[in-house]
Formats: sequence, C-alpha cells, structure tokens
Amino acid sequence: MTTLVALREATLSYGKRTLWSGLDLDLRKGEFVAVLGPNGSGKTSLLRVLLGLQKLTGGSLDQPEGLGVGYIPQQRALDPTITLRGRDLVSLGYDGHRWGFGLRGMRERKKHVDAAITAVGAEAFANRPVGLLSGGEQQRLRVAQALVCDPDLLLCDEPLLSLDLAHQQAVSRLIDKRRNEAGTAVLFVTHEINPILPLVDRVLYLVDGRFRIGTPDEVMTSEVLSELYRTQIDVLRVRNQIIVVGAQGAVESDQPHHLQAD
Ligand SMILES: Nc1ncnc2c1ncn2[C@@H]1O[C@H](COP(=O)(O)OP(=O)(O)OP(=O)(O)O)[C@@H](O)[C@H]1O
Repeated sequence: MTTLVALREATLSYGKRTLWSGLDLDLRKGEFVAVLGPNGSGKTSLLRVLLGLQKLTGGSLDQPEGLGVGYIPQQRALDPTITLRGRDLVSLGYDGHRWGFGLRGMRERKKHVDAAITAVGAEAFANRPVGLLSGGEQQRLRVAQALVCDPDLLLCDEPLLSLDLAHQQAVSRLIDKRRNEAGTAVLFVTHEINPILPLVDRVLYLVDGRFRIGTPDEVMTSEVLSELYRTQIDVLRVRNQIIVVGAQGAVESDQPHHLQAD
C-alpha cells in the first residue's frame, strides 16, 4: 500500500518536556489509524505537526508537496454572535482555485458544498447562522467543511464529541466511505474506540511519552496497556466492545484517559 506520510524518529518537545520521541509512523493510502491516550499525551500536537502548524524538535516528516489535508478540529462552541451561515463555513473548506472563480467555478463550488451538506444531513440548518446552532449541528458542518476539499489525508480531533449515537454512526460511515472510495488516509484522535472499532486498521496509543502502534488486537490488551500506563490494567472484550478496567476500579471504555498511573 502506498505510504502518504512518514514520520521517522519523530520527537516533539515543548521546552524541557518531551511529549513523544522516536516515533515511526507510516500512514498509508486508505488507512484508518486511531490515536488514543490520556489528556495531555500529545495527540492534538501530532495532528498539528501533520498540519504544518508545529515543527518537530527531532526526526523527520515526509509528506508529498500539495497533499490535500482536511482537518476536523477539536470542538469549541462558536460565538453565538457569529453571523456566518452554516453553508459559508462549509464553503471555506472548498478549494475554489481548482475550478476558477467564473460562473462554472461557482456552480462547481455550489455543487460540492451542497453535496457535503447533504452527506452530513445538515440541509435543514445550513442556512442559519452557525453561532446559533447546537454543538452537534456545528460539528456536522465542520465535518462537511473538512470533506468538501476531497482531502488525501483527513485529520480528525475527537470528531464524534457532542454527537448523538445516530450522528456518530453517520459521521463514522461518511469518513469510512471517503477512505474506501477515494483512498483518503484517516488519523482519528479519540477517547472512545468502540464506535469506530470496526473501521480501525491500526491504533497509536500514547501515554506519558511511551507509545505502541499496531492493530487493535495487538495494542488493546491487558499486557500492552499495563506496560504503557505502568499499572495493572485489564482489557476485556464484551460483545465486540473493548472495556478497559484500571487499578482504580472499572473504567468506562470511553474514558481510558481517566486511568490513574498510581
Ligand atoms: N504550544 C505549546 N507550548 C507549550 N506546551 C504546549 C503547547 N501545545 C500543547 N502544549 C502542552 O502539551 C501537552 C500535550 O497537548 P495536546 O493538546 O497535544 O494533548 P492531547 O493528547 O491532545 O490532550 P487532550 O486529550 O486533553 O486533548 C499538554 O500538556 C499541553 O499543555
């Protein structure tokens, strides 16, 4: 499979604090990689490196020139006074240069924006000011904005947060469809692996500068998580769900970051 992006011996430090080092990661075309780990382990920072917003402090990042990158940022509620409409937000993600700015360009732009809005089921509120929409409605528009530019690489920072179950499934299916049909590689930061487990090819699990990369079966085990968290962790499989139980008692599978290392 073609490698789209390669990190070699990658290190990221802020001052004296090293978030991770010696990270080797090949992201392949059409691959779905989930990034898991407790708060502050450097998941968002990894996405920022791939976006070119943060420089590595060691090692290298190889990505082809002109790689199309879509980004679904971690959710922050938008200011209620913002008057930008939902469809304008989606349009911002569209690369109009590809089609030019003439009449044809504008028609193409509208076609793509409409398709992205329909894909996330946002037709009913796309013409309303984004600041007045609910968190889940805003999130669906952010997903549309990231997909409308037909990205080669899609970086997702907890995109399912604040979505109800039906929309979690709809958004996951949409991202999966995109990578199956267009070979888009997906790097998906999440605290909850279960809703996306059937889609995940590999997991990158970061804890306190330590990390493990492999298939969910290789990484989501009692042995590996105990080693990463440096405390006894039990990983149970119940009806195709992964339940992580820490030393402090039962830990909800969607909140492994609440595990205490002491
Ligand atoms: N520009 C920066 N300068 C200094 N420290 C930073 C900077 N950006 C992030 N950090 C710190 O680096 C650590 C990792 O942050 P990051 O946002 O990557 O973590 P995360 O794994 O995404 O966490 P969360 O699960 O809480 O979203 C945090 O302690 C954060 O405060």
